[in-house]
Amino acid sequence: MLKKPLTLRQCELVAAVLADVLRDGATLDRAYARQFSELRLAPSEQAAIALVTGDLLRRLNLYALLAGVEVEHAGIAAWSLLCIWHHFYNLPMPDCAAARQFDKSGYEARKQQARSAPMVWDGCPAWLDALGEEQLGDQWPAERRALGMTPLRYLRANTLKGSVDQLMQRLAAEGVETRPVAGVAHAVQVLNDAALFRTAAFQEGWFEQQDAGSQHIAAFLNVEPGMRVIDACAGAGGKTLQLAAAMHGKGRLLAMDVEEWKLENLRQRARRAGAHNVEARVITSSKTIKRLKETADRLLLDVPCSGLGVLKRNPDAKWRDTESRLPVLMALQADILNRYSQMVKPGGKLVYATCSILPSENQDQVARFLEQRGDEFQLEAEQVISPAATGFDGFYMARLVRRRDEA
Ligand SMILES: C[S@@+](CC[C@H](N)C(=O)[O-])C[C@H]1O[C@@H](n2cnc3c(N)ncnc32)[C@H](O)[C@@H]1O
Repeated sequence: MLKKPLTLRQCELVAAVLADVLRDGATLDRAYARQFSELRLAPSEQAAIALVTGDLLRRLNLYALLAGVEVEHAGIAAWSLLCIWHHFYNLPMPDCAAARQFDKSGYEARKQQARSAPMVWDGCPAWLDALGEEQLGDQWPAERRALGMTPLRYLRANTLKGSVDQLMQRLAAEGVETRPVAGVAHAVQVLNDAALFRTAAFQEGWFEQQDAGSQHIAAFLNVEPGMRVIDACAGAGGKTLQLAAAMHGKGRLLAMDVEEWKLENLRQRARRAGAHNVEARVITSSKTIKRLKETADRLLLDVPCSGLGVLKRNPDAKWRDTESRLPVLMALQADILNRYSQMVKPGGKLVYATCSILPSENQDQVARFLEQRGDEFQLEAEQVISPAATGFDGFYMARLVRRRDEA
């Protein structure tokens, strides 16, 4: 937590980001890029702004209640939220007009009210609380609490460039303090407010920023050097690059997506990472998939999902989304699993993965697929990464083996 209040300038930046997100509907990433791209903030300053903005968005309904404003109006009440945030953490108020007008009467009563409503205390909107309760039952309160916490910073060492130890030494020389993460082979946790993307280690492709829980997914695919591997929902390539490293750059790794701009980003990242066995190909129609029938030893389907496992990192989503998106996403997930699975060779394997913790997007999808295609595919293993149990973001992965044709 902060040791001193934000400066006026820092408060202005937080208010500008909140207005972009809550009033104008921008994603948090886009709002940061828009507000910070022209500034060269010190790492500690950037970290303080991100900490406050992130926490305000993670528990927006709590701070809105304490400030006596409606969540719907939070985008134009950023200064009240900032004042209440400082008061809540027993920090002196920032030196601003809103602080001078700040009325503490009723604060304690409102805090009691919030304390007795766990959904509000944990920063969860009503639609999400109902969904979590319905799908996760007794497990939901712990997950809800975990999803309201500040995420830690993790990197993945790119073993095409060097080992975890070598990366940690390089980063230490550039002022970045790190430590290894137990149980996640190539993950390191960043311990200080370093400007990671300005380091030579980053520019030279020695690491990518990636949650430690997320690093389990590509590892779950069990790729080997020389294989033919397809990452069919590759996006900007977070997992593609990890697969390339696990393949020691040997074999063929085809990264596909329906969005060409994401693949362009992936190509740049692959160049920086020295991942020379990656080919990026846009999916223009079902023919793109059919042409690859039975060509893959391994297939990763990191499908579009609600993202409810990564709300710590993307807290803006829960104030923009509603449960109405879920059926649309589930239909798309089922379609991708059904059609894209044809790319796996007999004897090959696929991993279906999401960054959601909802069974309807995870276990239920896989069970339904196996009900229909159980004569072709068999479940080999599945794993849930629980934010409550691990402190990481939340994920699901299932590994299916394509049965060999009977002679
Ligand atoms: C969860 S994201 C992938 C994240 C990525 N694997 C990573 O590690 O950074 C899902 C991706 O699926 C893509 N997508 C959406 N519909 C698709 C489809 N029908 N076929 C393939 N990809 C699709 C989206 O553009 C998005 O990039």
